[in-house]
Amino acid sequence: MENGNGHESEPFEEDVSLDESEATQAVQVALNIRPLIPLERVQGCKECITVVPGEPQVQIGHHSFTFDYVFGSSATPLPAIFDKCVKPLVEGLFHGYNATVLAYGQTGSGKTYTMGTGYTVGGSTDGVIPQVMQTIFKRIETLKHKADFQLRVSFIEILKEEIHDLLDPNPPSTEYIFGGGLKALAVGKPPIQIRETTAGGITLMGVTEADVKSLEEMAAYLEHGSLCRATGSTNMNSHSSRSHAIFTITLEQRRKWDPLPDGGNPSLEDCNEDYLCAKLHLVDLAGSERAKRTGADGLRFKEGVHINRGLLALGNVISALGDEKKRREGGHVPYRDSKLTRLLQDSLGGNSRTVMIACVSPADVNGEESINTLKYANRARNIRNKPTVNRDPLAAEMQRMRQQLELMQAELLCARAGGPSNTEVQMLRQKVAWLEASNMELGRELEEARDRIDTLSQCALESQVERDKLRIKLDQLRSGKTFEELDEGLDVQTDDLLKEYVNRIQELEFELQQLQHARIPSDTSSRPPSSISSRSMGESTAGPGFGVAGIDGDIYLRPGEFSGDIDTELLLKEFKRTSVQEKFDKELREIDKRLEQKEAEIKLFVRPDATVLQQHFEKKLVELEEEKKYLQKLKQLKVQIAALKSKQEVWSEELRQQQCSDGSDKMNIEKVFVLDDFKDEPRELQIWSLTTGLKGFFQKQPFLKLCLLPASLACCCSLFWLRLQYNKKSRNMRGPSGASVNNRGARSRLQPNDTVT
Ligand SMILES: Nc1ncnc2c1ncn2[C@@H]1O[C@H](COP(=O)(O)OP(=O)(O)OP(=O)(O)O)[C@@H](O)[C@H]1O
Repeated sequence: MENGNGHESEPFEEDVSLDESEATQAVQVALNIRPLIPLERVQGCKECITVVPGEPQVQIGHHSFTFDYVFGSSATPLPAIFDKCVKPLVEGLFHGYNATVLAYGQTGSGKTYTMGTGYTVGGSTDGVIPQVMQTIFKRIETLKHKADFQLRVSFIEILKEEIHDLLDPNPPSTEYIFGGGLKALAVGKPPIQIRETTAGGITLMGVTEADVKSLEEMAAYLEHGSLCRATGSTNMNSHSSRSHAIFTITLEQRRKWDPLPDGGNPSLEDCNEDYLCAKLHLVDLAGSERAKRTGADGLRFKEGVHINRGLLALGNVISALGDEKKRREGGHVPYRDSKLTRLLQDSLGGNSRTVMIACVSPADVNGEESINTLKYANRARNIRNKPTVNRDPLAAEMQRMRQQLELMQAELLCARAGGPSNTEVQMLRQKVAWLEASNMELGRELEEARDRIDTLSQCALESQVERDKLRIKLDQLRSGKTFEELDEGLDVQTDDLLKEYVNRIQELEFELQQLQHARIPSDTSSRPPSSISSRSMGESTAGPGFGVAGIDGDIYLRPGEFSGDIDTELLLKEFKRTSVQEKFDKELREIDKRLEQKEAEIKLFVRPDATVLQQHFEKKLVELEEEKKYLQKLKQLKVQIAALKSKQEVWSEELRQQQCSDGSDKMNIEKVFVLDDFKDEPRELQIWSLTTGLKGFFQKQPFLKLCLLPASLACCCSLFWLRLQYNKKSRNMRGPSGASVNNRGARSRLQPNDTVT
């Protein structure tokens, strides 16, 4: 089905455009401006209503009115009135919403024409009602596989405050009365009465509701009622309606349920809306008229008075409903002032969706009447209705009972199974879900804690190994080993050994804890509370006999404390276990003690270690400086020694030649005393320097020592020999007085025949 947005929705499905959550919905007002009719043209009437282009707004004189829609004249063509204004209401009908289309206006303004109330079979179908009928049947045709539809129509008129059933197959006979008009002669059937249902709805008691199966049937009823409607000729309309006519279409629909594949029934949720009933009121009001213009007199005049009275009552209701202040204050709405307003109670301010079509003549002669109509219609825009879905009360009750039945069946099943009720099951399920979530969270936290413990244990183990390595180093240093030896000694095997050692300690501690835990129950069962522990006092009460004091200060039973019902065997076992534990404890205490000592020693060692190293390296530095000096000295000496060696060889050769040639002492002596090249130093110092330098050098350079030692020895020997020769020469050169001469003097005084041996 097509909604206002051009979208078709299925019946029983929620229609967004007709959302029940919308608390209120204003009465929609459409203005229909018919064209000038031939009579008006003949009279030379001019159009006095101007439509504002593109706006649902009209101007007449200096008055301006805005509506929801404007049709006719230069505005939207009239045929669009159905699609724009009425079709959404027909759609709502299939969703259970009541609707009302109300045509209001001056006599001869085109109400009947617009509504199509004067429909005749085969005639024009441009009116609203014929289009409604066509639309309904088209829609039913497309939906008949989903629901069963039932249509009923009723057609009444309110003539001079009397309700006439236009579809009554046995209408009351009428007789012409003097003065004009027809008088109804009631035969049998009681008059139609307006009743209000418990739900606040308005119904007509005794009205004919004709079931219709087809469009033709409905059209026939419409035609029949139209023909029965009271009409008359006035100066303004040759075929003027003298009554308010209401054509009502009632649509009932019951959803068809396809059998489920498993043969089961549809769920309760699906059955929520299996029945809907809605009514569409199509109202063609009698036109307001002025007797002066209509020329009505007699019966027509009386009709006109009633018509105007009814319309006045309607105007009052509209005014009351349109006044927001009165509405909020819950002010009185004079529905009961006329049958028309009473019948339209649902349509105006009720649960219906209502569209008012205000019909006006554009002729300037009708300007004043048109302004009144526009004012009237404009007030109706302020009316707010509360559309609601109409469900059959019986069906709703059945629905409620069906739900209750299902609930009770479920509870019965639970009761038979001995289980809790549905509510309890729900609560338990929620609790289980919460507990499961909580359990998962705790499990995750436990895993994280375990990981942390593993990491910390590993760190503790490595720390202990490191500490023990240091202790071992300390022991070895104390035993006289060097740092290099320590580094070589602590290999991987030592690490493993240390790890085993630490692990063993941990195992012992664990066993100790287990023994302590295992001991507590027997202790508490066999001892009075006052004698359980003296741990806090930190004292041991070991004594003779069976009485044993634990290393942690726990006191155990003594023989004198045995109670008569305590098994001796148990006590012996206890004693044995305690002894073992004591042994472990002692072992542990010794280990701890040793560890503490080692730690203290490490602290003592580690602190001065930097000072020792500093001293060590300073000493090394001094030694290296000395070595540097020795090496520089040695370099000089090497040069000198090389020079001496070469000279020595020359001199030796010369001396040998002199010895051979008898006497060349003078020359030899001169050559010998060339040794005075290092004459500036005292002889002892020269020798000391030489020997010390060589000694130091060769100490540092053992390889060179091997190479240069023979040369050095040879050099020293040469020097020594030269020295002896020099002394000998000196003694020979000394006079009888024994006075010594210096080297230079001696050289000058040497005789050529002197020899040096
Ligand atoms: N849209 C229109 N186009 C052409 N002619 C129209 C149109 N509307 C109305 N008319 C003509 O105007 C005349 C009066 O119309 P109609 O009978 O529908 O008026 P009315 O409001 O019902 O009058 P009343 O209240 O007296 O019954 C008719 O002859 C009708 O054919």
